[in-house]
Amino acid sequence: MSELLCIERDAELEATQEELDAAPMPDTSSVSPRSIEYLVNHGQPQQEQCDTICNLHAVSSSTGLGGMHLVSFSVEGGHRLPPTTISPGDMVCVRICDSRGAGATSCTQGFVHSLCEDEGRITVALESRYGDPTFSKLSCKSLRIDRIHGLADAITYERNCEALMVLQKEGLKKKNPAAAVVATLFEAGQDIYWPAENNLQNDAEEDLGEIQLKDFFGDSQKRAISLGLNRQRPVLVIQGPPGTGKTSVLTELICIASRKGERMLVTAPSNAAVDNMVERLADMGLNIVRVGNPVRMSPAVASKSLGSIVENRLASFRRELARKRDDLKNDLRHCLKDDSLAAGIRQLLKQLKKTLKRKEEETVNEILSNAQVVLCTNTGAADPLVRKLASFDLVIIDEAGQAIEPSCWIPILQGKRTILAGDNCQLAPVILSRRAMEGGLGLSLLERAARLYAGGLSHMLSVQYRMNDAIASWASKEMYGGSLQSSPAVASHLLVDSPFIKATWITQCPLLLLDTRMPYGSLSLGCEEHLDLAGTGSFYNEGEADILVQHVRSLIFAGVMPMDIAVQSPYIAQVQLLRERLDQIPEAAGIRVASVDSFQGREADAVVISMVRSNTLGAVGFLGDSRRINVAITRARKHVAVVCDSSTICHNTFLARLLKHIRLFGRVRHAEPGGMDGSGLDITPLLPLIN
Ligand SMILES: Nc1ncnc2c1ncn2[C@@H]1O[C@H](COP(=O)(O)OP(=O)(O)OP(=O)(O)O)[C@@H](O)[C@H]1O
Repeated sequence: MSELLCIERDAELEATQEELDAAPMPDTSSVSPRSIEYLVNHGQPQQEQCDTICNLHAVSSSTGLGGMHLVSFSVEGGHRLPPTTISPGDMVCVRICDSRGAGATSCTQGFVHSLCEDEGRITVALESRYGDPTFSKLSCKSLRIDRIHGLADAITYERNCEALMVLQKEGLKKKNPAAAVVATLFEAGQDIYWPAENNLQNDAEEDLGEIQLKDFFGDSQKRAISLGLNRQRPVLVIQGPPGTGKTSVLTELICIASRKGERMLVTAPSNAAVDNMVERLADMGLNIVRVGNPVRMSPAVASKSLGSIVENRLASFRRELARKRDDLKNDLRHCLKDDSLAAGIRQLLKQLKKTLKRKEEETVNEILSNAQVVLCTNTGAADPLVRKLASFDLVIIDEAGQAIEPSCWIPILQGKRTILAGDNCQLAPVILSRRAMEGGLGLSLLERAARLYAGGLSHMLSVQYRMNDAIASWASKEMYGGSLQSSPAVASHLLVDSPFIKATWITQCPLLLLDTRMPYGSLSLGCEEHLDLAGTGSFYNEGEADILVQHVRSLIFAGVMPMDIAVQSPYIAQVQLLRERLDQIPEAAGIRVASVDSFQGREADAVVISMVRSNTLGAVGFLGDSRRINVAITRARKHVAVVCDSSTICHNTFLARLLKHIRLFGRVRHAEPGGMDGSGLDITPLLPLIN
């Protein structure tokens, strides 16, 4: 597997280099219209990711916390930043190149510190020490910034390889806390000498004694919690389609396990998924600590971050130390330069620094050792601060279907038991190399473990508590072989059920297709796809954006709260356009606008999706990825509206079946972009009720 990691890393580095060499960015002032073939050929997944920003120049440099070398870049000509998936915390390469983005000559690695779209500015913390002449090397040059994908990031790659080495050398040794987990996951149960603890067939639930599981949970969820609490069971896999309560089950399990005195390490492949879990645990009264780079965390979880807890604990100590330091510096000013007293004061100043450092280390150690739950990403678990802690009683990996196996071994090797939770039919790990994929790197540990012992390690949740059944039945049929059932509590819930929401045909409609293709075959005016001119390879569609905004206005007008609405598109250029349009509507403040990938794990009452693609060749790009569309549709609780050109979308059979399902179980409207007064689209807020 180390070899596969190496192949994948090389493929990623090569892909980045190829993009640099072969895809010069167009000069926006001289863009000629693209042929449809060009649009189709450039609609490939990697180019649709918006991982690059061109035409930048360095504008300032400063020193940030901990001596970070921060360099700010602006888009030439004072333009706004183009749509991008690059976000704070991402590893990036800053390259010097020509004005078309090609011919990179040198490269400096760093991570994004901040992005200010309005000011057209991106600030990068460069991996250079204070005083390096990096800024002067970059100034007056045309620059581009490329995001470095997971494995190509050297630290991630090394951490994954290191975990595999430890697994190979120490995996089955008795001193390894995770030996039973390793034995189980490699089916080595018969060869090792503690069969009692490693009873692979142990399907027993934990006797919970006094503890009562909340009535809120269904029987299958309760069983998952009890199985997860069984200390004799080295591995449990909790699988479940969207909305079946995997994250809710894990949250309850963590609460009970910590009441029973267990220490846990909880991880996920992405920062967004870890933060989702932190948010759910935040109000449970547990002692939890989020470890990781603060710029990669959502502001909502900042108070639980290690850095912020340490700051709070040390605030008065720091103040006291600062006062002492100021006094000493004051005394120093009154001494002669070579005075022996001055030397003594300098010595004391040095000692103060050391004292602070020692105190910081002690505090970090104390906080982490006393934490009931430590949360971080899979690779974040390789942080020496986490690794030097005593082994955990339980390791839990959420969204495990999205992680490559090596990254899961980083946390797993630090605990006595492991729970993997996720869904193989939602987003998968991103693997660029075909060889690595064929070699098995694309197979997540979740998927592999679920197949072991004839499925004996796995517990399946199959009742969903999120979606109206018209939405869930599509996912059930298409992705889960018809096995997903809807809880009666949600099966027929609609937007209109809320007492504050008016009864319109939209609020009574769980599934809606807003089709930009007219019944007689022509496309609504302005609803063609366009390749993003910023050269990111992403697509946008202004007509669809207009229609989507009109629909959102109708929802708000009917009384749906903006925070209960989520707007999604698989294309980041469209996400950017939609953000701009919705920003202009004060009543829409609070609506979540996100790419499909970044919304996995979340939910909203009403979801509106813009599919974007509209071309005569029927090219659908990465819309054809059934897992991505599964995630997009299943975020909705009561209402999904899909805005698309049915003629293009139907070229893909999977998408064609989705539209057919909407036709059968929802409603179809032919839609045209119009003014904000809702002209073309027949959805004014005062529409009659449906019978
Ligand atoms: N037993 C239950 N009764 C009622 N509501 C529930 C129950 N279990 C979960 N829910 C609710 O169902 C919704 C989905 O739960 P959750 O997010 O935990 O599912 P999930 O399996 O993690 O979903 P996804 O895989 O799509 O992220 C949440 O609103 C949650 O509060």
